[in-house]
Amino acid sequence: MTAGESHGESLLATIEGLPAHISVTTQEISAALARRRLGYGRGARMKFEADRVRMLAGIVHGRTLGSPIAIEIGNTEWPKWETVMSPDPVDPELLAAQARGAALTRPRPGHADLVGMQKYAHTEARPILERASARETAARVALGTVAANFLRQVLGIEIVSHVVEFGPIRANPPRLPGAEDLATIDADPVRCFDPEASAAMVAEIDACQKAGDTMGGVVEVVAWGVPPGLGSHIQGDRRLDAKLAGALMGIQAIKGVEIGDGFELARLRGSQAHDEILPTHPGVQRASGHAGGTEGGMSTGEALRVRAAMKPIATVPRALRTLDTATGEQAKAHHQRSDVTAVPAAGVVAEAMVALVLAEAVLDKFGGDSVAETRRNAEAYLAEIAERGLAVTPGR
Ligand SMILES: Cc1cc2nc3c(=O)[nH]c(=O)nc-3n(C[C@H](O)[C@H](O)[C@H](O)COP(=O)(O)O)c2cc1C
Ligand SMILES: C=C(O[C@@H]1CC(C(=O)O)=C[C@@H](OP(=O)(O)O)[C@H]1O)C(=O)O
Repeated sequence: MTAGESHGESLLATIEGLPAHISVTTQEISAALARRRLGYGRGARMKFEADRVRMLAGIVHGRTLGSPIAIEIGNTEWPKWETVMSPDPVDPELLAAQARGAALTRPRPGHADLVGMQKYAHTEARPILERASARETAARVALGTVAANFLRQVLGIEIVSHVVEFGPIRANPPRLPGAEDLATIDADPVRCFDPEASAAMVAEIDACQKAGDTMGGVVEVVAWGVPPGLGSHIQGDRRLDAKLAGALMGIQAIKGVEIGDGFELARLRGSQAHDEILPTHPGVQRASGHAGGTEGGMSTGEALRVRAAMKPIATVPRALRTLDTATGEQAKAHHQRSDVTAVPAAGVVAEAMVALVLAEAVLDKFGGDSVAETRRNAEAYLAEIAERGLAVTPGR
């Protein structure tokens, strides 16, 4: 659960149900939030605004207590917005005197502005865009950091994201990236694991910015070390792939999700599409990774691979046609500033969402009120699979 507005004093993030003894520090969460601000094509706001992390509950001396966790992400820009976003009523003259108080009555196509004004009975878009804004994803990344630490500490699970498409450009990475590649990916201006494609992507963003336009793209998240059997085939809403799709689609501007080769699988014959199962004496391995590490709504123990497609940023500088809700006349959508693209940031957010889904699935399967208890349960389960000669060695 998150709360908070884009230009509010703070974002708040809470999570309940994580066990005791997950180690996590303010510094780690701040570092994760800094990764989310990276990426070529982000707007000016990323440079002058800073996230101020405070762990408010559920964590003492760098370890979770097993109680609800609450994290605050203070916004250093708050003093500039204190009047416009004041929770208590303010003098209308003071409000009017602030340029930022100007009514936003020209809703942006592609953003939540118009439908939010209709649904929540507002005469301008400010009360909608404040919450629709993807600044909220900082709160998810904070919670995702705790979940990722839990997964690492319990099962050695590592989660990596990279940009695989940017507008018309496709990356051709040499292999699936692992945790050891994350520093290289983060150092790339567009978080791409293919230097040649990265250069083309940067040039494309430059061209797009020059043209007063915006861009989307596709990110891929890979999770290593996921045991077989998370999720279930027995009910639609217990399927791991369904949970992943829902969580990724819940990120602002994500319009498509693929598990493994996703839509491409629909174009292939079964003999080409499915991952053959090979004996490893003892154990099993899939000969390929088209399925993306799930079969029957359960993790297979192979690398988990999901993709999320982000639509172009809605605040297009070369503003699109809209209606001025104050006059009923045709107008140009409001635009002050925006990102040209935020696909690299969306990858970091997608990592967090995958971590949260996997943490829930791990606890669903193994339970445990402490990291050690969850680990013990997971190890006993994996040992039993190994005894039956069915341990998985990931193929790629
Ligand atoms: C990390 C990130 C940054 C974003 N930055 C902007 C932005 O600067 N301007 C904008 O109009 N939309 C931006 N968006 C997209 C909007 O939040 C999104 O288009 C809006 O919420 C409506 O999307 P929806 O139709 O998926 O709900 C961003 C999204 C993400 C994930
Ligand atoms: C602040 C963040 O992203 C913002 C997300 C966003 C949107 O409409 O989603 C619009 C932009 O804000 P503004 O309209 O005030 O320039 C982005 O900067 C962030 O990610 O921390």
